[in-house]
Amino acid sequence: RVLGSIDDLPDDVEPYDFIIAGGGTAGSVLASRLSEDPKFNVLVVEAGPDNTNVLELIVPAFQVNITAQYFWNYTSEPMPGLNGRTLPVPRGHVLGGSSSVNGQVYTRGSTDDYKYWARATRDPRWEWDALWPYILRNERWTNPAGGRNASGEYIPKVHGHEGNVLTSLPWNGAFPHELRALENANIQDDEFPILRDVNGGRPIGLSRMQSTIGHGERSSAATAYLGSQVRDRPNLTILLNTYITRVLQSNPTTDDTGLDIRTIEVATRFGDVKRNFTATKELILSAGVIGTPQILLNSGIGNATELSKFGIAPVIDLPDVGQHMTDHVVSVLAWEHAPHNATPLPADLAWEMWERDRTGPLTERHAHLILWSRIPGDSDLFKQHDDPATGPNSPHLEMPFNDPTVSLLALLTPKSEGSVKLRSIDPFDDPLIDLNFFSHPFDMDAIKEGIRTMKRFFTSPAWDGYITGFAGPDPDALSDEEFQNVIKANARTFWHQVGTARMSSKHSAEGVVDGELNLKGAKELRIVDASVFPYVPAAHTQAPVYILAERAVHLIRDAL
Ligand SMILES: Cc1cc2nc3c(=O)[nH]c(=O)nc-3n(C[C@H](O)[C@H](O)[C@H](O)COP(=O)(O)OP(=O)(O)OC[C@H]3O[C@@H](n4cnc5c(N)ncnc54)[C@H](O)[C@@H]3O)c2cc1C
Repeated sequence: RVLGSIDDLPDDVEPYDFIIAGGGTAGSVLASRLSEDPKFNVLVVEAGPDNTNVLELIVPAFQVNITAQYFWNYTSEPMPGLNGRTLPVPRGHVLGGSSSVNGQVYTRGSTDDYKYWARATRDPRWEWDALWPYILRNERWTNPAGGRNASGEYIPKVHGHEGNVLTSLPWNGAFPHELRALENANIQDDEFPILRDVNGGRPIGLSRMQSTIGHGERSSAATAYLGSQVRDRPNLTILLNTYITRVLQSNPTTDDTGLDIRTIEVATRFGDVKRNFTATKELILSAGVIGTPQILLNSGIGNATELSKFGIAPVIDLPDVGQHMTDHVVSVLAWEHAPHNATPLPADLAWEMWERDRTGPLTERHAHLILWSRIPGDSDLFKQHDDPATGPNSPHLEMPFNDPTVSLLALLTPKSEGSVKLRSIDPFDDPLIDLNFFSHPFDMDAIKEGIRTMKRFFTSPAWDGYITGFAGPDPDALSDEEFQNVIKANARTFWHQVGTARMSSKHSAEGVVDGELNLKGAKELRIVDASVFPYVPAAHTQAPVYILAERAVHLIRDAL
């Protein structure tokens, strides 16, 4: 059942075996999977509203129209690396969390990204091969909207065909200017080969766009895991519009195995109706990369010295809470080009197509191709800096093929780290979010090399008669200072923050959770969301969250 308010929950609620704090991407997976077993009573608490019957959350292209009520509308701290600019930091504030509002790009990252998780935790069960069943379990590959034959554009065996989240290729093939990119990949096969499938573990080359879209609609964690049959389960309660302020000790500690933290304190948003719920088995924190550290810090779990300054009694001294946040910084480039041959369909016709049979341009959100690339190993960049890529299978750069007039270049392997800290002791106060872009010199130098890489891509004969020049910012035409100023003025986030409660090996003094996602110093409290990633993967981050959550379900079941 779905309850719109805490007032709808009777006082004599049955005890819950599992409580999931945050009904976002990971939280929806956990709620769905854990309530598959009717003997477990599951409560999921979500601050945002329901996702159903909201057109903007259903029509893929309407992502740009999603209104503020479905977002946490955070603003970052001013960043010296951006000449004092702040950036909006949106996160999903709705059932399904950020998967209900995101750009729907579906990429898993590289085998090396997961090898890095295994290294960080000293637990080989996080390696790509060991995760393979979980990688497939969340996905249900579908034909493109309208049923276009897309064979040859992907590798069927690397996809899940019986899972939950619907994925697909775009409803129509490449645009004329994108066909040139494919032709170019044949000419520059060494550096920019065609990548048959972005989700095969080595995402380097020119790939087709795969999206979490099925039958012309967005497939989010909420639609895929919390559909009507799951919502109707008598052993699942989904409590919406309810804000978690803190996690609390459930029992005084009687041994040295860790604090017994299974209780959440909740409130109506900005209201004073407060209640506590205690899980009999486990509490799982899935409030995301901002919400999770904020709840922990409000609860006295974090850097004890910092917390004491706010007058918050330290409960567990874990200095890494809220620290080591990594994200993909994006710079905006522009190429001069001849006009496109493709004329967009008029809006009313596009709507008619979508309404009639879920086809047409509204069934997709982005370009049809993405270029993933590595900065050459002999680049001067690596004479000055170690290579932060998680391994040779991880690209350093991503360039989605939107209109080349506004080309985005994302750095996938940043060295800069940001943080989430408390602003005040008021649990409703937005935390201080410091993305801290370009605080490490590698990132600016890597963007510079990345632009040179992209310039090489656009110099082949495949572009003759279309690309007529590079409009910059050009590191080879501007002074260092001029170049940096343009980048600092236009850089933005790719919305892929991770790492504020990162995983590490059980006995390491660093990190926030161990390889089984247990909060260090506590028992029966796990964290399952993007905050536990030790480093941002070379991917859009929702698929890694799904993989993490499916794996976590098994860790939780195995511990029973
Ligand atoms: C605008 C945008 C575009 C993106 N585009 C893409 C893309 O195209 N492809 C891709 O792969 N990734 C994309 N991402 C990133 C991806 O969606 C996220 O990394 C991923 O969904 C995070 O999952 P999560 O479970 O960690 O957190 P979330 O899905 O954000 O879930 C956290 C949940 O906890 C709830 N919550 C937080 N605090 C509290 C509290 N105190 N009390 C109660 N509930 C709380 C939130 O409301 C939310 O529902 C995008 C993200 C954004 C914001």
